[in-house]
Amino acid sequence: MTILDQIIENKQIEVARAKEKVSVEELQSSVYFKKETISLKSALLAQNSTGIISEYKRKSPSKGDINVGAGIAETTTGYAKAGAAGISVLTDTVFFGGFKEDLLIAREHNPSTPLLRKDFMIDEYQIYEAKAWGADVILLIAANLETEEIESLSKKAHELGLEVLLEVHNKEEIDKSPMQNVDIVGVNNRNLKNFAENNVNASIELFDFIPNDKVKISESCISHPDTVKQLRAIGYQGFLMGENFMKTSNPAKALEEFVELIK
Ligand SMILES: O=P(O)(O)OC[C@@H](O)[C@@H](O)c1c[nH]c2ccccc12
Repeated sequence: MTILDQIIENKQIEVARAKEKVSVEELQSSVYFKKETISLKSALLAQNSTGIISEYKRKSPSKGDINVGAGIAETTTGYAKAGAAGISVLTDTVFFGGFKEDLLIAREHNPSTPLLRKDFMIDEYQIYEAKAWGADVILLIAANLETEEIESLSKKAHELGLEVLLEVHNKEEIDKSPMQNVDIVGVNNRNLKNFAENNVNASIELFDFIPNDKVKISESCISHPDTVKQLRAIGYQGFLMGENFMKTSNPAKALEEFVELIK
């Protein structure tokens, strides 16, 4: 069983429990449900955008503890101030140490920065949650979804006014994915099935296979300013980075310094 299989198995149990506790109607009564979302796509396309989507991640199955001390409010407001085009907040608890409260706190403190709910989406119920918790964008991971699921989940996200980031790791995943309701396509340089990582080759190889009407971003394993410059030269307009900032004692400051180096 791959790590991704274990995560999904656990997620199915979590979602079933969550549905018993909180109804969709209750989620729909959240204040955020009526609010307009903020476009990550526009933020990435804006002139002078850093393109960086910085992530708040306490731990991961591949790296163990990364940072259990950094505060969510302080880190995310610092990220926004340092020039993040968007902020990614993990809400998976068991494997990544995140909580729904992290997203709620990030939203409360960052009213004008696009927020991505980073989780393993398998059910439209989670899209209602994302909206109710203040997210602007959801992640769909092609590696763990069937074609029909990508189609229905992305459609539901758009219905609720959320943008969709579709994550792919190989050409087959691009080919099987209905792109109609996808706004951003991210190539994950890390293979979620075995956590193998080998620099950013996946991003380099897959760029041309992603439809050109999508905003293209590169995800994971980026730590050097030259890598961002190299990926920008290919045409990538976004860079999802977590560990490189979170592993430091002051992630926002680390982003601020990094931004200077990619100007
Ligand atoms: O910490 P990194 O290597 O910079 O990676 C960030 C982000 O891309 C990574 O956390 C990620 C990419 N896709 C995911 C899916 C689920 C959980 C996490 C992820």
